[in-house]
Amino acid sequence: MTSENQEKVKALLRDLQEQDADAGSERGISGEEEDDEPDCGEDERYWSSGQEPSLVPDSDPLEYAGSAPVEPHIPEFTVSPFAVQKLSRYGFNTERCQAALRICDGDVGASLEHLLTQCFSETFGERMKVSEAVGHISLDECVEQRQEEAFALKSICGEKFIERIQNRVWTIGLELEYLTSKFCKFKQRESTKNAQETSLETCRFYLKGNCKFGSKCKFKHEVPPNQIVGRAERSVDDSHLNANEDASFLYELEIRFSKNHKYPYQAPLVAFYSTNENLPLACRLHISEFLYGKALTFAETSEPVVYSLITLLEEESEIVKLLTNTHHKYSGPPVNFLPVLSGTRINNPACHKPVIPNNSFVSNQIPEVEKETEPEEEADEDEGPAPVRVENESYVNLKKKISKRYDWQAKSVHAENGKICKQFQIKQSSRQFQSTLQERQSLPAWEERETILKLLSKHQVVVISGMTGCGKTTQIPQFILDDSLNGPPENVANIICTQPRRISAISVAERVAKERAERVGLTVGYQIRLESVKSSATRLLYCTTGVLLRRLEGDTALQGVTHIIVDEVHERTEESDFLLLVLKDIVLQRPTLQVILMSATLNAELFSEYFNFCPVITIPGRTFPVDQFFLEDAIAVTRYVLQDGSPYMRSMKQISKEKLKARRNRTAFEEVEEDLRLSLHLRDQDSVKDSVPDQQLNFKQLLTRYK
Ligand SMILES: Nc1ncnc2c1ncn2[C@@H]1O[C@H](COP(=O)(O)OP(=O)(O)OP(=O)(O)O)[C@@H](O)[C@H]1O
Repeated sequence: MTSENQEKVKALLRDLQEQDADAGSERGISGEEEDDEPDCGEDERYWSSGQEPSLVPDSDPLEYAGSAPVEPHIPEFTVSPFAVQKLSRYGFNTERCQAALRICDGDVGASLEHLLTQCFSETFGERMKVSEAVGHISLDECVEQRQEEAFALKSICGEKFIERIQNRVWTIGLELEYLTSKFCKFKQRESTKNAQETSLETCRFYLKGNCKFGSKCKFKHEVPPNQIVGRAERSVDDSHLNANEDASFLYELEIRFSKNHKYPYQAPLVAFYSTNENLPLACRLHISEFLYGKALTFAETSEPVVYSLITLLEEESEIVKLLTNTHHKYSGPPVNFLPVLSGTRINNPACHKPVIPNNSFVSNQIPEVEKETEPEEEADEDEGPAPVRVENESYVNLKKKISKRYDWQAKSVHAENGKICKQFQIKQSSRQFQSTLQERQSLPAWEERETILKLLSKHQVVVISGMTGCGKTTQIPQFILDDSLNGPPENVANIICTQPRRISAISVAERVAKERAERVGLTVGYQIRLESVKSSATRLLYCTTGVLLRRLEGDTALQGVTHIIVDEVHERTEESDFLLLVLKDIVLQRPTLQVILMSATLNAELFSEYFNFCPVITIPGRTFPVDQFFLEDAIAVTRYVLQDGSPYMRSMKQISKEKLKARRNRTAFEEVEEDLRLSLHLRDQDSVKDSVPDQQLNFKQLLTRYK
């Protein structure tokens, strides 16, 4: 945001505050204002937490928080309604938002991170812990990679991607039409209902939020209780504040990195933010949780987290499933939540900045500032009933939850497989598919299709060798996939085919997708570092060897994968050799995993030997009839004769040597024939000088003179 715009925003906020100060006493509720999070500045310091919201954009955040008090008296801490509303748009219950804001001293960003960490740790528990290996990665390396990714995202998403705080907060605007249409019907119904129910005495402009008459208005300035219900727990209609929201995004994906965060090796905090008031709060949190779970997996498998999350959010089928559950612990009021007494604001300067754990995993989720209040609460014990602390779920429960989650995932994969099989049956009869099929059938690999499938049904590891261009890379994975798609949905293959180079992974995926008459990213996708074009429907993934190795670090058994195809093994790169070493172990652990090694004819036996003399299939290359043409013949056809003294003439010495050599092997008849042939090309040559006697002329010259 430019400084000019900042000034405008500040002026607008001041105006709104003044209006609310006038109207506040009449309404009996605190004026609720809303503004977008500032684009720049150190975190959300624009969100003042004082009783009277005041703008302190230029002051030190610590200063405004009270470390160097401007006023000698620190007023009683009350949370800003803006901040509460902002947080509630992520799906959190207002009471929880208020409590978090008190704990974090009114800092919206820190409160959000606190709430998210608390919420996610209940579902993901141990998975949120940073592994030792990641802990040793240098921060500079992470920051560098993050900057590279930010740059890439900027070029992919354009203005939708905003780096709100450098290396700390990224937001990506989303156009999720399916969500808007799903929840706008509800909105229309509700607004019609509300219109009917609105008493005539209630000021319509007040309900819209822009009554110019304020306290002098002759209509009632009260929100009817029936209008509050079902409006995402908001105490006042603030649609007037959303006047410009049509222009901005209704949905945002927010990515937050804590200080010293090890992204891309560690999953960032992920939040789904929406200004669509009809989208239930619980759904927002379910979406955030789902995305965070995926982020954990992507970070483990070194997939580009942010890009993959954007792709996931655009997948209607994935997200719609989450909308059925309209209950979430954190979108509801806290049960036995620790009462945060007014005046428990911590005035210790050292504690003013909320301590957000670096590891994103906190066992009991009480930040240090909150822990320090414990003695105070203990002291109060005698005076009232002791608050019951909500314990986190046991590890056993957590495990049960995770296994349920896997069951759910397995079910969704099964459902997806059914869809893919059906689509494949339909697609097979399409003209485009049929025309490419003919082309594919002309490749030598096609002739070995049955043999390959038969061998794969009997052996876990197979080596396939063939000349370049015979169709190994493009056809063999398709043979396996097509064969499985013709069977039951539970047997649909999930193939990973490694490529030694990024460019080949992309181009082969694009080619195969084209052959299957679909766009890349559906059944066929690719993944390279920082770029992934795939979806939940992807069953054939071309990736670089490095990407697979990275995945193996977190997923040693390659769960869900049925076939690993290692292409161009004969190149013997360090990565592919290492992959073979790892695969040799995995095939023992996972007898259902099939490994196919593809190589040029070179060294095929060597790989077979390495995998206990597994079978080798050799695909013959294509042969074409060859005609030989020599340069001399081509020159003769053109009838071009070199001029005497041309720099392109072969030296006489060389000619005579060659001639002598050739003549030694020729018969007299051949010599005459040769001379006659050459003489035909001398037609256009200059005539032989008359002054030269016949004795000095050779046969050709004599022919020229007397022809
Ligand atoms: N991107 C592409 N565009 C057009 N045709 C392609 C493309 N990729 C492959 N082909 C066609 O498909 C045929 C098979 O290619 P494929 O890459 O499967 O062969 P290969 O045996 O794996 O060769 P190599 O070992 O060199 O990778 C090629 O002969 C070529 O005609």
